[in-house]
Amino acid sequence: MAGIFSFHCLRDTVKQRMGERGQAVKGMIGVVLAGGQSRRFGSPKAFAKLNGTYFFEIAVETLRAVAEDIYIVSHPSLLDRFRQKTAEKVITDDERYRGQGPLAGIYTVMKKSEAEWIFVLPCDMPFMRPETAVKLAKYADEKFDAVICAHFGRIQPLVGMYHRRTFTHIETLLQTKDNRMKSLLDHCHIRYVTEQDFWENEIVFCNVNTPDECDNIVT
Ligand SMILES: Nc1nc2c(ncn2[C@@H]2O[C@H](COP(=O)(O)OP(=O)(O)OP(=O)(O)O)[C@@H](O)[C@H]2O)c(=O)[nH]1
Ligand SMILES: [Mg+2]
Repeated sequence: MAGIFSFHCLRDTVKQRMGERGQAVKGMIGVVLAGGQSRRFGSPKAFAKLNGTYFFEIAVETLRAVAEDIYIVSHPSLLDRFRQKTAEKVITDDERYRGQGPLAGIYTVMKKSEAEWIFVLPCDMPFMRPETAVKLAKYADEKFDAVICAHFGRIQPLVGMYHRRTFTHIETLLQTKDNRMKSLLDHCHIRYVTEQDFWENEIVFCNVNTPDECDNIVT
């Protein structure tokens, strides 16, 4: 991993509603998941920087290409820090499920918003880019409960779109303390979007977990 970082059919209607260069898709909101503990990283990953840009800002800019509205979902301990650094909407995980991982973040935003689709991104994929979101958003399709990136054989549950009809099941999982994204995916009818659908540079999906994974990243 260190090496990599050292180098420097709603579907049709969605297509019609969205320019090739990317603009907000009607009924789609964006969520930056930033409520993790960053234990392996040692400091909050959202505030690590790549080339002077905070990681969380990279996710926000990516989502701006497709989302009508954006929420950063974090932890109460980081709220002030976020508010000093961004004018974006920052909320915290629903109290009932706080600490239960990314699923809690998705739940929180679905509860707050009536948007049909929730486009999720983690705050720790610093090579993510708007073009990827635009290409993925074109696969939003009412036939599916979720549309998830699965390039190069790696399913990325935190890079994808969840339809709001998944809300009830997410709530059930959280109530039973089953916090695994896999449990949600197992229950859903999913469109996995792969390199056969659109080609993307593998580095875009690299996520940072430890400081030594990213030589050129400032913490
Ligand atoms: N809103 C929210 N986001 C979370 C939660 N747990 C993890 N995330 C986010 O989900 C993404 C992937 O999480 P991890 O790689 O496990 O990150 P982490 O939990 O901060 O890191 P570790 O403590 O080292 O596991 C990151 O963007 C996290 O910020 C949570 O409970 N709530
Ligand atoms: Mg974690």
